[in-house]
Amino acid sequence: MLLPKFVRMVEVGPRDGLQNEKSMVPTAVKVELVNRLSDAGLGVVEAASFVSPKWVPQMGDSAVVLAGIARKPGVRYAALTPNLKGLEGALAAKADEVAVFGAASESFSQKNINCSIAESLDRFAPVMEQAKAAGVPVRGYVSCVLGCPYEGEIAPQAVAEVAERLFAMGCYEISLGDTIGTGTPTRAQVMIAAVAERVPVEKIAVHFHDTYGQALANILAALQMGVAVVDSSVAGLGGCPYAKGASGNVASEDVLYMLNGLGIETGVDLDRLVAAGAFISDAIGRPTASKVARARGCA
Ligand SMILES: CC(C)(COP(=O)([O-])OP(=O)([O-])OC[C@H]1O[C@@H](n2cnc3c(N)ncnc32)[C@H](O)[C@@H]1OP(=O)([O-])[O-])[C@@H](O)C(=O)NCCC(=O)NCCSC(=O)C[C@@](C)(O)CC(=O)[O-]
Repeated sequence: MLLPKFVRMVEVGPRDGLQNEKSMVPTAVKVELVNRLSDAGLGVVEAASFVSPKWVPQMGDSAVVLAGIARKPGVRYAALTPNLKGLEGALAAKADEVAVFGAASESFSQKNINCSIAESLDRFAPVMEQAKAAGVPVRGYVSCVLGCPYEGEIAPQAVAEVAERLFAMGCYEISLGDTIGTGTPTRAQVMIAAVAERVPVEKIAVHFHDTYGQALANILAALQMGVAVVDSSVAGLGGCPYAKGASGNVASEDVLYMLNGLGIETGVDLDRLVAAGAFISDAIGRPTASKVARARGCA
């Protein structure tokens, strides 16, 4: 089995993980979480989201979070930016990188960002231009790559089309999101193969939610295809506000445990990561969704 020697883990817990939390998480807790995650050795922490606070109130303090964190040299603190207004906020708050987020499903695009796929790409174009002028790298997300809460299964070619457009616009990496976690390994490989015909595989990241318990298997299947960037969320926090039933992202602790077992380097310390997960689970008063954390005694 040919697997990458190093995997870059992209921690999305403070953003994807917390955006769906019903009760407002205090800003100080978010700041502490981000600091703990960077102390654990994660090189990219998605810490903020400059979206409409009417749509996602939980992310309304993103600028304050970015102002409050202890920036660790070498760590990139990332933020979502759906449009120019979002980019302006992210640049003012000194995000190290930003992300535009599109979808492979028309219905999801409408529900999530209030426009069609084509309109979203038009909106992203000036974001790309201005981010480039500011010297800030842009990541591109594609949601619903294996299923949509409104349309069901999504054709791999539809995913490849959007991924190619985002890459051609200048996104340095394309993260393929199984938003509702319905994917299984063979389907994931077929989808990744379709994308890899248009976007170099080293520019592809995977972003699995664990709704159906398939995330680790899907990640292993992606690693076998040459993918070496994996998004995850500490304590398995998460869910998308515009995808009913979407459970948390795959837990970072569980991904790291698997990667360690496969002999793949990440630079991330499992003990510290588990401690960060215990911290946030305690702070928001819900049990961790990480099996590794539970096996190590976390509630
Ligand atoms: C995209 C919009 C803004 C369009 O929303 P809209 O209503 O079509 O936008 P608009 O341009 O007509 O503006 C409406 C109001 O929002 C304000 N506004 C407009 N833009 C911003 C901004 N950037 N920051 C702050 N405020 C903003 C704007 O100023 C105005 O304010 P008003 O005049 O009514 O007071 C909206 O639909 C939105 O915010 N959606 C957020 C959706 C979201 O955050 N979803 C979760 C993240 S995606 C995800 O989780 C999936 C992912 C990435 O993890 C991968 C996966 O798992 O699939």
